[in-house]
Amino acid sequence: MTDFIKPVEGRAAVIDGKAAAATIDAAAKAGAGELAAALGRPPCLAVVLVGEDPASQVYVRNKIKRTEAAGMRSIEHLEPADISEADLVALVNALNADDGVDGILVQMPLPDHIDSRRVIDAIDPAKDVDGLTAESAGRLMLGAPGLRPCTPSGCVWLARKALGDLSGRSVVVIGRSILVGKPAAMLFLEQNCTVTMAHSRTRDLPALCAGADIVLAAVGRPEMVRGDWIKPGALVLDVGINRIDAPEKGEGKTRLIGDVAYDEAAERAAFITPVPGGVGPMTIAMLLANAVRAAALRAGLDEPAALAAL
Ligand SMILES: Nc1nc(=O)c2c([nH]1)NC[C@@H]1CN(c3ccc(C(=O)N[C@@H](CCC(=O)O)C(=O)O)cc3)C=[N+]21
Repeated sequence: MTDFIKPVEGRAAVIDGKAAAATIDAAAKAGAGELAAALGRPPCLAVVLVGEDPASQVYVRNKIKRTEAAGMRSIEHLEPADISEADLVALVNALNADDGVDGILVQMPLPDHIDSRRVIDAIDPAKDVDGLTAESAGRLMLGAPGLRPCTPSGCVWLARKALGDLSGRSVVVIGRSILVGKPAAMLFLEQNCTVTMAHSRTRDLPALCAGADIVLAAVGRPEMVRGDWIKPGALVLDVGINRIDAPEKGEGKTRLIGDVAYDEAAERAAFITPVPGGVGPMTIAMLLANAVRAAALRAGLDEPAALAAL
């Protein structure tokens, strides 16, 4: 079950997020098959992308590929960067009203002239596969059932596989975004962890991390978390996806690095997620799982067994 955790001699074991995600994709596929039989159609995930940011286009393309590979229907709406807020909300409302759509994801960030909160909160909470609406966030806060944000769910899932029961573990979450930091803190709290939320105003972050069994970095600053911050034996979850120039690969080439100085941290941690190939692939896996869950819930059916067993 945990064959995606690869031991490395004298260093942290590497958590292979791509391999872990394949397990979840397979469960989503099994669930999607069950639902397709019950509903007479496969679950359907709609993605809305505004503008032509190349990195966003890559994520959306990956999502489409994995959605279809899991036996689901994928719908894309590619909208121009100058679309009005009203038109975008109208599109979301049309997807809400479409009974053939089970999940809606509006890719962030949106252009500056659009109030993203207004667009997100237009999404029917029953179709909120990103878990970003006020309704979903409130449900998470309350510990009530609901769709949970994908990246933090992926992190907690990996942490449970690496460490088992998380009760009493100390977690430092670095970053307080709506997409990752805040929901990650709530999800670890739900696992009975002792959670500290750190951010740009936190004093002496290295000392804070030194006591943490789990460090989750989600700030978007390349290699900000250094190896000597990490408690020996800790679990390091690197959510950062930073694209930097890589002239060594050739002119104009780039590569991805995380928010953690990987080689340093791997010297002390017991487990670490790499970038790429760590938390990123898990995000899409959890999105697929949420799309299947949303389809089941909307149809008044139980969560498919394959997903419940995850
Ligand atoms: N409403 C919304 N929900 C999101 O979940 C959301 C979003 N907006 N906006 C953008 C960020 C970013 N994000 C990623 C998902 C997967 C990878 C991923 O699979 N990365 C691969 C590498 C991909 C590559 O090579 O470019 C990896 O880390 O191995 C990365 C980034 C989801 N986001």
